[in-house]
Amino acid sequence: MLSILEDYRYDVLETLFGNVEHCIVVVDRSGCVSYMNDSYCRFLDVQKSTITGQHVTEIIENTRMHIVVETGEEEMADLQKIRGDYMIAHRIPLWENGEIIGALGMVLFRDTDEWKIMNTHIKDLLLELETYRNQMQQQNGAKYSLHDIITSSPEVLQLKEKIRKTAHSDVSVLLRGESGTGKELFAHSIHHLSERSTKPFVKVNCAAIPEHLIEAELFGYQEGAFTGAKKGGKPGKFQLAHGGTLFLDEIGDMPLHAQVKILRTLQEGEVEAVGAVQPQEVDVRIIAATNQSLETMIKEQRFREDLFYRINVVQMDIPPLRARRGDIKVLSKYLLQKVCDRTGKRVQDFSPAVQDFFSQYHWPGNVRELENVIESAVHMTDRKVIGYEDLPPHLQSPSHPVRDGQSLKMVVEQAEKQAIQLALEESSGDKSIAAQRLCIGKSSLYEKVKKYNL
Ligand SMILES: Nc1ncnc2c1ncn2[C@@H]1O[C@H](COP(=O)(O)OP(=O)(O)OP(=O)(O)O)[C@@H](O)[C@H]1O
Repeated sequence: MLSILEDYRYDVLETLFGNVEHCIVVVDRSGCVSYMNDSYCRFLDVQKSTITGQHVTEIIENTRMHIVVETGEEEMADLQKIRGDYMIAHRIPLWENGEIIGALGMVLFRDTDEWKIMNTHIKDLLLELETYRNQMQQQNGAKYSLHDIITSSPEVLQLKEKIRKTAHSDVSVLLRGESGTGKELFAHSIHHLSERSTKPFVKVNCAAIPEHLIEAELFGYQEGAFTGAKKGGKPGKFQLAHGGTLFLDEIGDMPLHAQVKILRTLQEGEVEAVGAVQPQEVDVRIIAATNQSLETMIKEQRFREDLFYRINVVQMDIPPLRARRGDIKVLSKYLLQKVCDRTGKRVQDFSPAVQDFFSQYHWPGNVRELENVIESAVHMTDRKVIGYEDLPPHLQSPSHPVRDGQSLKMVVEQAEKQAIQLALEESSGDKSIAAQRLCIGKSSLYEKVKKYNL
């Protein structure tokens, strides 16, 4: 009986859902499409004859059908983004004898007009929500929180724990790490978790302000304090951050005269605007960041030791990306999704050659560089999988800097593996063509494929 049902399952589904206006999809236990009705095929613009057996993620953008099969939990009236718009879908797991055998998905709109009206309504609501969110962010200035720090590295996980423990207190934090490692992200997260989270988060990039303007920028000025001063004066970053957090980025670039004044402000809780007669009370928490060795700068008398001790109460050293290679994989997946959401392009993965290159490359610009490389590749590619040739040209040159401690043998093997991966990719896996391209014999190629586990 069961096998008869098995044999007729497609026909049964077609009889039930074939003429229904709603979009219906059924997937099996492994998330592959067993059935999709004509309405859905028309909506997605796919050929009904070609989709059966394909994984549902290949067919439906942002689907969660394969996840419902895993979790066994139904998802009712869930928002799903398709081609830049939102639709609402039910996803229901299908059970047989206590075991999940698949899932049924149903899109809830009857005709395009109704859907358009609903979609516009939802978009309006989301836009409104986004506006409120932005207003909140503008008011307090901090965009990121702890869950935005993506990592699998034990060192960074420890730092996240340290943030949880220290954020609520008012201690100063010094964030150290190379450019692009995420210092600003950390500063935002500390502010978010602190008691000051509803108050302003104000950032000052000390390297970007001309030396003669730094005092006016930090402490503000009174009307008529100097030629060109604005009518009514201007509050400084300290005044703007009152009650909240002041993030001093690139503090190593702060001129000495401003360092003296910052220290005095922190010790006395008062700030003196340029040209002012009376000091003003300020209450700020300091988070500073640097990629320079402040200890060396102290020895060279370019940084004040007393200020160093004042800002260095809790220190967090964020390791460079090359020292936490496990993060490259998680971060690249996360950043690919982030870039796709931002650009509306649908790219799903990286080819093995790209993954291999990412894991070997030394990433001097750290996570920022990784994000830029992915963004550029997403724009360049015409496929769903980013290939080596989609990477920016400077990364495709054979002269990638060799990492410290690599022997000549390791470098040669790495280059050999990459060349083979590339040839295999370009020949769509055809080993005879790949061997020809590489000017080696087929058996030699087989040996190397085995050696490098390709
Ligand atoms: N662990 C992470 N998870 C997610 N995104 C990250 C992570 N680390 C860094 N980023 C992203 O990388 C980019 C650079 O990070 P950020 O600006 O915080 O670095 P930085 O150390 O402050 O750099 P700089 O010293 O040049 O100012 C940002 O877009 C940030 O969101």
